[in-house]
Amino acid sequence: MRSIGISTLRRLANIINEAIDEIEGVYAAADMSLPSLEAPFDPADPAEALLQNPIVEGATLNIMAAAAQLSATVASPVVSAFNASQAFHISACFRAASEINVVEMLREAGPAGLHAKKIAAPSKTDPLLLTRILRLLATHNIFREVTPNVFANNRISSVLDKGKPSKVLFENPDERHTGTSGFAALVECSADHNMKGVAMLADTMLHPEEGELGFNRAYGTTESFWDWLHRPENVYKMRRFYLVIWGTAALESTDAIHKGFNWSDLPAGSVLVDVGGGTGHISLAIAQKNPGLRIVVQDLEDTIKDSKMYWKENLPSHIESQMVDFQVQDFHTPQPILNADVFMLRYIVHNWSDEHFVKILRHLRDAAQPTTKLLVIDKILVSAARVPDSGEEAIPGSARPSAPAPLLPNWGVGKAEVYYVDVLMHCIFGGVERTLKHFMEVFAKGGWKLVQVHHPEG
Ligand SMILES: C[S@@+](CC[C@H](N)C(=O)[O-])C[C@H]1O[C@@H](n2cnc3c(N)ncnc32)[C@H](O)[C@@H]1O
Repeated sequence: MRSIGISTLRRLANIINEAIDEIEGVYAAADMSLPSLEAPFDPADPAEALLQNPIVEGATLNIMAAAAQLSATVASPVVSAFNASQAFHISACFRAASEINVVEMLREAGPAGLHAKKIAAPSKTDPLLLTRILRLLATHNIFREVTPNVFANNRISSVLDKGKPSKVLFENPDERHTGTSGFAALVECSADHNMKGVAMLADTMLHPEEGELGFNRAYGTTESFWDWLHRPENVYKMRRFYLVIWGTAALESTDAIHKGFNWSDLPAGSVLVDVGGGTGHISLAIAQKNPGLRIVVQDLEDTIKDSKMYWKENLPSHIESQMVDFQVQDFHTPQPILNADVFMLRYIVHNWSDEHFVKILRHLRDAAQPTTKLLVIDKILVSAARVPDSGEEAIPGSARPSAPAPLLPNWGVGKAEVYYVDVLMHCIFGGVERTLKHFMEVFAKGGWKLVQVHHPEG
């Protein structure tokens, strides 16, 4: 198709206008205003909660997808391609700002902001360079340049706030992330080892070395990411990384786990094995609503210690009634629980190549009873084409809505996270985010059959 006609632009604009009408309608009915981009994010503001309203969520997704597609349609392709190739600058600048606690200093300064000379002083960094970093970010709606060289937080920059006085952060640099939601840690990990590993993508594709990932090329090591992370000199990085896993997991609603599987159908005393369960926060949420279930949380040694502490703090009654066990268990080795009713794998398998995933599945299959169910909780990747992968539509529950034309059917950048993580998984772990068809193929090789899919709402 060489030309699209002006109507495509109008249709994209109409999608945006209709979405704005919907958002305005929901906010007007609640007698509230949409949070401003200029002001810091306030999680306690009821107007924030309204953003989770399904109508507002759907409209927001359409705006994100349509605005990006509209801009990609009309902008010079040279400008679009150049900007896409420069996106690493945003990551690098965002990490630099986070590492020198700019967000917390700007929280303390308030809406009037702070001059770059004052922001740079506690970290003894170059104020001119800092100005250039913050200006690049402000140009992408992250921070606000109030007057030349004076910066303030805005809605986006403020989500990196670690919630501590900046003085405390500078005095205890190793503890900067301790006790935080893990979001600043996520940004710093993303623009640190993740970005460096992904930067080697083309090099490792074009000049492959046996067993070498982008991460290995970047750090000049043959170790796995996990072994490298556990090196004594990487203690800070390791704690930061686990904070990302636990912190972001805690932020995710546990609602979907209650809706996606009929836990109440399991008779009292049924056994749920949370394989690679981490802190076990999901099996804990299941146990809270289904106290008759016996839970086994399995993970590596260090993590099982965290898991025991997490349950002690959050559901001690289950420990006292001996309805939960904690097991150090490597899922690459034979599974010792032979009477499981459900094996649950949540956010595990995308870390692993098909070869490893099949081995994990085989160990579970060998330990399973004929009635044992396998519950895999992970993202399902869809293609960016409007045609479903053949075979997918036959699985109950697998159908998913597509974005209205002329939007990309997968909502394009509105739902880009899974595609970022897919490439990241390859470069750091040799893992992959799978399409449903890919899942079906690997399950079959591992001795399991996919019978039902559940997509969470939204
Ligand atoms: C992304 S986390 C997911 C944790 C948890 N399932 C959740 O949903 O929050 C991956 C987990 O796999 C664990 N893990 C990694 N390699 C493992 C292995 N070989 N055996 C058991 N657990 C492992 C990690 O320690 C971590 O807890």
